[in-house]
Amino acid sequence: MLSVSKLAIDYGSNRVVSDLDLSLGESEILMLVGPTGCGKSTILQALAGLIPISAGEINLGTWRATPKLHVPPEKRRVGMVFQDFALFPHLTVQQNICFRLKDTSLAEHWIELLGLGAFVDKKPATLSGGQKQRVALARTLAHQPDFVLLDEPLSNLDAALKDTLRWDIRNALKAAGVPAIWVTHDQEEALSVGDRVGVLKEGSIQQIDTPEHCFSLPSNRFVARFLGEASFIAGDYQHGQASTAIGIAPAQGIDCDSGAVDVLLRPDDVLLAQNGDNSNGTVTWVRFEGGSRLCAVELQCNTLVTSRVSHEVMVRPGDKVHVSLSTSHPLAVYQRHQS
Ligand SMILES: Nc1ncnc2c1ncn2[C@@H]1O[C@H](COP(=O)(O)OP(=O)(O)OP(=O)(O)O)[C@@H](O)[C@H]1O
Repeated sequence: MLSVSKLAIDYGSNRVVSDLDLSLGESEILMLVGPTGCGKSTILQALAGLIPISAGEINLGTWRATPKLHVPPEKRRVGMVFQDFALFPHLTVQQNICFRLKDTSLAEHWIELLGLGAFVDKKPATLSGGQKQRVALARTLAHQPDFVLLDEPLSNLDAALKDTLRWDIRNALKAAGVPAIWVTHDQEEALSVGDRVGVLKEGSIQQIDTPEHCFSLPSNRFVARFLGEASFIAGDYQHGQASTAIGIAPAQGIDCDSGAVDVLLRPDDVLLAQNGDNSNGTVTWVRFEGGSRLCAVELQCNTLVTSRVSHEVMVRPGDKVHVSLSTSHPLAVYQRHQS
């Protein structure tokens, strides 16, 4: 099991990661997300032993690293996958995967599992981005690492490729049975492929939890906004229910037990009806998403909420509509911000 406790990392006098605690189960995938510059890559580099740590410890059972006890990268049994693939251009796919490998039988296993059989004699320059990343992953896994770190492995690929490759990477990591930390900018990727998600802000973890909990019951408003479209409406929270201007719903207090709250609304929690006679809001903008439309509605109480409707529903800015709460799961509520 990989465990990290009270980890701090400095660049000179600048502390960029502080008080980081996390632990990973045997084949668990933790997605690490956060705004640019929050310290995601720095954490991966410290776990790999590429930069020193200033406080705390990293423990993998077979080794333990502290600020005074540096364990060099080659002793950590770590596999790294980078966004730029880091393949040797002069070697073939087979040679890249088998580079410094004692037992090449494992290479065959990953070549087959990652669908690379037809490319073994090709050089990286002749492969697509997705194929290159499969080679990089096969090379990493063929070396039987004890844990794997992935630094935005899909960020150089186009959207259609990302979707299939993210599942192939997840399946390969699960087949290898190794814990992995996967850094991404993409909240959809984090929520869909991770067993757990860790949200970072300015070098400190805001929440580590299942994707469902991080999305539905964020530990604070930053996490709520970072993981998806979020709006907040004033409400009164009593006995597990929140009453708002657009209806009553089950609720769960995040930082409060009862009283005046702001209720977190995801677009799917809000039902929009095109009902001019009984309207309680006006559409201010509409974003076409393909299979759906995301609509922002300004309520009579001056609050802006968003609702997702089918692409078949033709809604336009300026339309008078009726919005209401439509959820059976508890909505997260936070102590009211006085403005
Ligand atoms: N070698 C370095 N020397 C000094 N400061 C650095 C160095 N590398 C990174 N930093 C700073 O440390 C902070 C964290 O950087 P890091 O690259 O870990 O962020 P990140 O979350 O991975 O960002 P991004 O999502 O943009 O890749 C930033 O403020 C960055 O400017």
